[in-house]
Amino acid sequence: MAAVSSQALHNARLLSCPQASPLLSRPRSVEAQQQHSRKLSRVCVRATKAVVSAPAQEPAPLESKKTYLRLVQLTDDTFSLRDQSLERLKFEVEYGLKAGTTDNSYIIKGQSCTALIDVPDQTFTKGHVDALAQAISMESLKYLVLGHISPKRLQTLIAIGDAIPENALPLQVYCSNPAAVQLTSSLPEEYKAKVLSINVVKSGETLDLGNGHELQFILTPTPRWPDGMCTYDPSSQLLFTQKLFSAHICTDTDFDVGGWEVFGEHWRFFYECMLGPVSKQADAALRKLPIVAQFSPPSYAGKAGVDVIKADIQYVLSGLLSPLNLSIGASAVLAKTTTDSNKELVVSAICPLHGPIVRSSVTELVREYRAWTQEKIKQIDDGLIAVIYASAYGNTAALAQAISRGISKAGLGVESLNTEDCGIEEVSALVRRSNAFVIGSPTLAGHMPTPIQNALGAILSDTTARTKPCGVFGSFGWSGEAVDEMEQKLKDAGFSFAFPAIRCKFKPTEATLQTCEESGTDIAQTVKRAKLKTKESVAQQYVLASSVEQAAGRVVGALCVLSARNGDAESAMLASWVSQASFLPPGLTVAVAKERAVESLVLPGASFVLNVLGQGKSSAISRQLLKPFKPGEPRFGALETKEASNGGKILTDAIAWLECTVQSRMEAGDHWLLYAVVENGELQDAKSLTAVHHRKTGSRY
Ligand SMILES: Cc1cc2nc3c(=O)[nH]c(=O)nc-3n(C[C@H](O)[C@H](O)[C@H](O)COP(=O)(O)O)c2cc1C
Repeated sequence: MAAVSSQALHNARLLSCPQASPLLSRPRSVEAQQQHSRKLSRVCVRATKAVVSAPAQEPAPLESKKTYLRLVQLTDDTFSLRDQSLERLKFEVEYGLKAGTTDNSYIIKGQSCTALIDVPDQTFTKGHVDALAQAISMESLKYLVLGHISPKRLQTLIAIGDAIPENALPLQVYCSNPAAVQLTSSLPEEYKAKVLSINVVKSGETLDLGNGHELQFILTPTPRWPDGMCTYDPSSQLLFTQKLFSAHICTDTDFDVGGWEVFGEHWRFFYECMLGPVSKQADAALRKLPIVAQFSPPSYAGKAGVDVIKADIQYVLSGLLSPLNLSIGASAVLAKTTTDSNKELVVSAICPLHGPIVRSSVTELVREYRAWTQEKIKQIDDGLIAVIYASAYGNTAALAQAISRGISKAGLGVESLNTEDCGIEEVSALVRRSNAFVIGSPTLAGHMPTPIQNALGAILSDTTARTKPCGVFGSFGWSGEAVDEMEQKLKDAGFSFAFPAIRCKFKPTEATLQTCEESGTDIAQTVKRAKLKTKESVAQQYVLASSVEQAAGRVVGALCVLSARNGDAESAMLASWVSQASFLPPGLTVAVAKERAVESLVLPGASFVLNVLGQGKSSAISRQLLKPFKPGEPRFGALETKEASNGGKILTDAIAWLECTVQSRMEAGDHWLLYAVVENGELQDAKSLTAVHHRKTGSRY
């Protein structure tokens, strides 16, 4: 492998606009980057004026954050600084399980130098830099490896640079080209000149820290993180994977103790939100990471509760009894073999940007990642929807992510394209092979940024695209012209919209994300309907239902209305697959189709109200709940309701209501099966019997 050439990008002439987005063009070289910078500086000057006259400010963070920090020793000379927040940092869709988050960075001590891998979000800046200065001598900090950088992390990077004594500078940064472009266009001029020396790396290049730490870089770009880069240290066999294998969860343990039982749902949720919609790029990244676990992981098969912990203890002991003692690293001989063969990455632990350091579940997690990715790629056969966007600060990207999740929930394939990172040929090719598309843009200086203008131009000039359903969305600050422009141009060209335009002021709220998810599901259903048989053939299905299907249809549950609220997002659905499941505590199960809007409001830990409908009193309520709703439209219309203490709605005409908390959910084919504990309830009508929904076949409601 070749050593990295120390190409000093900071020599490039750069604009000095710390707030400017580096993302809205696609420089591939220093020359292209300079050109881009000149263009962007013009945008920046105009925008600065606009900002000054802006009537609205970006809202303050919405939730208080209980944060703390842990320093964890991984090997003799590798540590993790884990910034933790008990509360989620943002409303973005991937924080939906509300289990807090961690931002991990890693310290490797080499021969008379120290390298830091990744920097945390600005929420953690102060505590992080103080802790770093206590953990290492800042003079020794020579290298900063960035597997990912975003505007929200720049503040921490600047503070780290400020904490290094002047005589020890500049800090050598190793990152991908998109990360270098972002750094050079976003950091203040004097900072770049004095503090940083940026080295752009390619896959396979290495950085030798001494003491056996010869870091290998592997580029793993995706549309959401075009700068994605993993780093492998053969001497410790630690693989630093930035967003890959991450989960937003904050626990007392730093490792994946408890394995799949504890973290499985969180890994899966993060994957579904962030990598499922970019399955092709996720697949390409996984192929570059032929991970093999160093130790055989403990088997959790058939184990629960205390047995899982026992399996972990056994596993940890096996590590302790190895010649490596406390270190989870491995012998240099094995590492050499790995490097030489270049076939396998023998990994003692996966060190992600968020969530636990994965030690006992390496094999399982990698296997599941591969399986989920293949499943997502297969979904494309049933229909593909393109999600095309640009986003300077991540707000429009967060909307795109939520729309993608809605599409994925409905069982269709999604391909996301970040226009900052691709040419119009890629946009055209993707739209051509898609059944529908959505396009999203922020408003910058009164317009769509150039990459989106180009992408839209390519779509408008493709006459075959006009038959495809579409949707537009975008974040703005005060005037929001971009969404109007996209909508108008598509309308004028005769395109039809699968959902109303989504306009979001600055950061999305819970309700906006809910609207996005529902819009994603709506456009997927439009595609599915177009592919489906005619009404006659649906009717025929009833007639042709097999005896088995008819038999299954004879199973009935209570007819209920489930209502849930999460912040400013609320939804409801008619539920007939409801059954009592436990006496003590009183518990019940509800099956929720994966594509239901309410699905994202009933994740484990969430609460809901179950309204039990009465015989002879259910038809008006059922009619209201079964009508088609626009994304985000209130579900109850004119029905009389009152608010329950958990935020759900109680129907005045229900014969009983129950306040429930979701304990767990199980994947059951095309539904999620919720197990919920009843916390409170009331019988409103003692005389009526429970309504049930009789069906002709078990293959539909
Ligand atoms: C340089 C700059 C120019 C902007 N110009 C406008 C504008 O003309 N009109 C507007 O409504 N918002 C404007 N905004 C606000 C952005 O649209 C808003 O921050 C939005 O959330 C960005 O979305 P993104 O995170 O997807 O990039 C501007 C912001 C910046 C930084």
